[in-house]
Amino acid sequence: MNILWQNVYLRALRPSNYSAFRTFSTSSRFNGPRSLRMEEFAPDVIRNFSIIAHIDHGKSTLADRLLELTKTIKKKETGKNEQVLDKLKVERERGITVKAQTASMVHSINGKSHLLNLIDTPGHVDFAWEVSRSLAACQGALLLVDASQGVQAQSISVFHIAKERGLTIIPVLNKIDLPAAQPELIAAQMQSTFGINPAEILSISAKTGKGVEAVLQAVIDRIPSPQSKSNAPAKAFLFDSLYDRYRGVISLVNIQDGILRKGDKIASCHTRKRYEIAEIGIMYPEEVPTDMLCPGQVGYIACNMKESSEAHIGDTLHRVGEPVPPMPGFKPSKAMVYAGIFPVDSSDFPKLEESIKRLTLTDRSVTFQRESSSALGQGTRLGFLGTLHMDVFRQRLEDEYDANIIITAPTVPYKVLYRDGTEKSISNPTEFPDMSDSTTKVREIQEPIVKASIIVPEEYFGDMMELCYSRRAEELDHRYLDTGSDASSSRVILTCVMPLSEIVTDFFDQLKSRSSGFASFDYEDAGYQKSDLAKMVFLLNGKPVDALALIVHRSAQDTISRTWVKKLHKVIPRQLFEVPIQAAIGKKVIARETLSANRADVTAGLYGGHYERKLKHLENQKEGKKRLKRIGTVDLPQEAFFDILKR
Ligand SMILES: Nc1nc2c(ncn2[C@@H]2O[C@H](COP(=O)(O)OP(=O)(O)OP(=O)(O)O)[C@@H](O)[C@H]2O)c(=O)[nH]1
Repeated sequence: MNILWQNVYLRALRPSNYSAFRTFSTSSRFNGPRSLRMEEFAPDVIRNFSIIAHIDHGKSTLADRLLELTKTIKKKETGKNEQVLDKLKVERERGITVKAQTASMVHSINGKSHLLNLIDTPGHVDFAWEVSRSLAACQGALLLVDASQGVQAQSISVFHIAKERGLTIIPVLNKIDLPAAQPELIAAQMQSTFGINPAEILSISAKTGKGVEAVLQAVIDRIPSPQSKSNAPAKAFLFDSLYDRYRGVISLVNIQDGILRKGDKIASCHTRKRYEIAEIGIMYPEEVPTDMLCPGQVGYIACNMKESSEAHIGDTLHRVGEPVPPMPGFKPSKAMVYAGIFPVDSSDFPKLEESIKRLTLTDRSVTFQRESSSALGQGTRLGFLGTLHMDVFRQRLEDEYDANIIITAPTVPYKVLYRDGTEKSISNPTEFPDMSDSTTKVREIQEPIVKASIIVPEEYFGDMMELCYSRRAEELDHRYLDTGSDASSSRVILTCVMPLSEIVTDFFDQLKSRSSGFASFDYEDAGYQKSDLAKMVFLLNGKPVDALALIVHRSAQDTISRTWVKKLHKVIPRQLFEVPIQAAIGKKVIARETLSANRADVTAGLYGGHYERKLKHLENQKEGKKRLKRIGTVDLPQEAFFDILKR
């Protein structure tokens, strides 16, 4: 077995990649290992770059074309759009990039070989953290804009992340093959939005390959090479990590200075732990071991790290005995949305917990802790970057680990400020204090807010304003992005401040449906603000169901309570007794529905005469119902939870 295939084989055994591998291996598009002498690539022939864009503007397609042009992978045989860097099954199914991938390629121009290190980035608003992490290892970025859709919300946010990092930006207009492409108009838009000189914009079709050669040329001509020194002590920047069941944690690094070789003893500036490099290599695009990594290069290191927490994103690694000052760290990811995950069958909890632990090893931005619910038993509470992230994680659990789970309604992290000056962050509605209690020690509750921007054709502007107002938006402002000939071609950028909790429900769906799919949306953290919130609990037959508790804004409590009790009424099967379904805030019930009893026909089979006998049976049944009602708890089947909690 050659080394590459041995690697691929090991990856195949890795549960987190198992299903991904199955789709992966059928393509057999890798050209196999080339023997690369890393020392031949001095910093001046290295380019570290990223592709940044709004979701679906074609990053992964362009990445594939670049890998094909440089013969890193074989050209695809059929017309099928099969992306190499989008490896996870969920990414293939949904057509989105979730996890940034790294790939190195070699390209010769005028007889000179260049080592190009590409870091593919996700485009969805939830994954901005992955984007800025990827950019930390780059000197330049290709800013890709769809020539038919134009500048969108994430085009702007990723542009700013790249600009702040001082990266050289190469503007690229993609999808010029589309009949709806408007290259001149979009180029003008890029000029007015980003201050980009239209003469610098490359026009390409990542799908057909048209113009892609010029992109490679521009990467080499315009992006500066890394300023790395070979004679300085070795210093590596850890920007991502993977997990391999056999080799442990694999760190992706960018060598800032010096050289690292297999067998070198290294230490982490962050944890101070020491390791020996067992394997070193580059992503080509699969892991290909090399003898060393030289200054400016990007690759991986396997050094027997057991726990993923040891590979601290933003850490600096150095050779033992040659300490270096650590590079400026990296802002840790912040969970924006929390949800409880429970097994459908409570005896599956140990298996579920193990699966979640494994999955979090490949997705470092998920936070995790145990939680238990009287309705759903033992489970976990997880923190995600956003609701799409949560959805993707759930799908990966189901696809890759066969997990059968119930996920609770998402909640954002609230802050409780106490009279004694202390504060607490809560991410679980069950921990929410009862504000109606007069002895409360709570001074105020604060909720997270975000600065949102929406880009939309002018004709939908009114609908968007309405949507924002209905979600408690404040500080609404707008400006024109460009002025087209009619309301469908001139676009407006609308900005506002709104509570994060308002966008974790069905905001995206509403945004898309009210704008016929034309609106794009982005948001950034804007801190916390005081808010009038309350915990809403749902009672079935007088008993609260903890897993259904919600934190709501007082202004929406009536609508929410009515919708939810109706929803519950619809999905809870009728019992042998009457069941009140109530929504309450504190001790006050604010909405109620009654589920009528399912009257079993106890007189069936009693034909003719004997009226008293019939009556006796009915009386007995009434007694039985009373007992049941008194002692019985409502049997809420798992499917009912599914129905209630799916949005
Ligand atoms: N017609 C046309 N379609 C393209 C072109 N480039 C990409 N596409 C299509 O656009 C869709 C999105 O492309 P991707 O490469 O997956 O986009 P992405 O930016 O990687 O998307 P995310 O990873 O989700 O951010 C796919 O259906 C591609 O086939 C192009 O040049 N022309």
